[in-house]
Amino acid sequence: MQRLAPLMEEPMDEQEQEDQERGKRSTRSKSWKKWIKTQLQIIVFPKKPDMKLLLSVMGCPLFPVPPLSKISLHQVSSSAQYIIQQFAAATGCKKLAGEIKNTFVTGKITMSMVSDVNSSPAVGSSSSVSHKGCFVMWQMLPEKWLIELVGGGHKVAAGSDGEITWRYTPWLGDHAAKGAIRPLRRALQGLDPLTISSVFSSAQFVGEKEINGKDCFILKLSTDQIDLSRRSDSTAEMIKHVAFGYFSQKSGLLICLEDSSLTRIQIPGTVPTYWETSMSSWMEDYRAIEGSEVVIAHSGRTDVLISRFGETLRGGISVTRMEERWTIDDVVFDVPGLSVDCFIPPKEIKMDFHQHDGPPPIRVGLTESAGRAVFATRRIGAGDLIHTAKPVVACPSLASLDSVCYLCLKKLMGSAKFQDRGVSYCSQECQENSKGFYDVETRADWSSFVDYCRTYNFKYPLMVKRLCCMIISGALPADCLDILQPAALSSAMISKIEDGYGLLWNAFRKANFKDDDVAFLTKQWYTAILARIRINAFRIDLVGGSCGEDLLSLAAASVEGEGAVGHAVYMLPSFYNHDCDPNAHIMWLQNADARLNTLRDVEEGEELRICYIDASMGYEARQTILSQGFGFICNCLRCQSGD
Ligand SMILES: C[S@@+](CC[C@H](N)C(=O)[O-])C[C@H]1O[C@@H](n2cnc3c(N)ncnc32)[C@H](O)[C@@H]1O
Repeated sequence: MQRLAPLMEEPMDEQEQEDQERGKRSTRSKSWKKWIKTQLQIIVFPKKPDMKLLLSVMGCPLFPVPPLSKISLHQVSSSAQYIIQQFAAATGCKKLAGEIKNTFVTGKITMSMVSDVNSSPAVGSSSSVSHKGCFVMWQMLPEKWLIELVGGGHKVAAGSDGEITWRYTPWLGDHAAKGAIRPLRRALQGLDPLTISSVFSSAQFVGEKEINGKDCFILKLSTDQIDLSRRSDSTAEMIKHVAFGYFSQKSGLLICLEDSSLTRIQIPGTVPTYWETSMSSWMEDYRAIEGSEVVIAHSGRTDVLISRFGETLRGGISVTRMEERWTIDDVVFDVPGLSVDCFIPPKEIKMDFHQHDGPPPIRVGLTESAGRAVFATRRIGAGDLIHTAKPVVACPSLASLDSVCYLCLKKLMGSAKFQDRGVSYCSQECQENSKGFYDVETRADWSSFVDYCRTYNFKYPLMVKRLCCMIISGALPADCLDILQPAALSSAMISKIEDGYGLLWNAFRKANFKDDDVAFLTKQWYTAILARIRINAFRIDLVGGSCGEDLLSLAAASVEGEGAVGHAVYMLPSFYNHDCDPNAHIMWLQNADARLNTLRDVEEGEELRICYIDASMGYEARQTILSQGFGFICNCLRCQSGD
């Protein structure tokens, strides 16, 4: 898949080659490559687990509402338009309207998690380690834009061609944003006065407030109900997303920008949790861009507060705080050669967008006799892709350790290997994304634990070991699999499981991990995780898309399947029930990323089911495996008919 030329880290040889192959895009990449080289030589890129969270939340967020397609900076028929007129005059952006075609911006950032969540954001806060980074941004007005941002050794990107807004993170890949085409929040942070004017001229004037000693007018914007529902799906409902702009009464400038969203997450059969994300930015150092009269904020600070609450959170409200400081280095108008081609989204996103035009056509609901299930929300044609899924955790089998990527389980074809402390990866990206948990893993001696897995031919304890390392590294929360259905375990199984727990616990203890880091690892937690993995893990056979096979793991089978490169647990695919005559199918082409396809036409409202076992087996054999291995009596039509 063709992605944006990513923001690079040294060495660059391979990327440079790619850029050359990309022809047009190479000029663009080279200009900022040079900039990064000269400006950021001081930045080292240690990979920190919290950096993923920082970049996911603060890297490229979108503003809650789209800009007006056409604005007149001369029209004054509301208080908001009056305030925006003052702002346009103060920034000198009226002169830009209709005059400039594009803008190029470079800047630097410093991001950090804030340890004291109660300190006042306006005053500043005590933060943990800071991560430095930089970004480049292109805009072609009004709604084409592109940003590439690197920090802590990770790069993220986002863009919009006016039709699709998309985002790229190394951990989620490329994906399209839901809802209306919205501007990048960064542009609103005092950086792009035209977009600020366009967005806020439809706002509501809601009063006045003093911000940092300056009297300000407050303008409010809210995402409308239609867009909120377009940004929701069957499990995550966006309840509100509002923004406030604080414009100085004296200078006319935008001093502070706040936005806050509330999302309700509920998997059928569980109680809901709520996530509230509030971002506040303070703009500083307003001055004219070099060689122009247009005034922009050249630096500022953004504070983010994420609160999670609901009945499932035993410990009450969980709060995470992070902050970013940014500076703008360069703003250039009308960069020659910047064409609309530069804003074309990655090919796969474009294809998916035109094929499906929105979120996957499924919802998770309750059935009468098989718990939760996945239902089609519209008619889906035979053979169509329903959705793809990335694993929550994937782990190679012991037999495949030398032949597949240690992270994504892609087969290693000899040459393309990236090696790190005894394991191999298919790409530098996989190596980088594994660093967090692998740093944890390599601190301990796993020989006894691995011997135990080998002796009993167990594969799931290896997944739990990886999960533990991911949790300790901060990549996953300890309750990440809690919503999945657990298997009922016999007492004989529990005693075997406890042997494994003892060995795992000892490995961490001997490696002197801090008590706090491994506090989650109780015998109860370990047993509960294995009970969930047992029902929900998929055995991964990379068959290059041979759709005829039944690829769902024999999740409960104790014997390693021949040809399996490893096992993985997913979120959405775990809600698919089994059918001995399924209408859907899960498969893996090259790595642990799963693809769910229909096997025949599926009508709106129909339950989508996959086959957990080899459907060619006879009735008795199927019943035995399903009841002994998976613990249920199959209620599918084929079984009911005795076939
Ligand atoms: C991977 S989970 C599927 C999602 C599950 N229904 C839930 O609520 O999380 C597998 C479990 O779903 C139920 N199930 C799946 N297919 C079934 C079927 N054909 N008949 C009865 N129960 C089924 C069983 O309880 C099984 O252990």
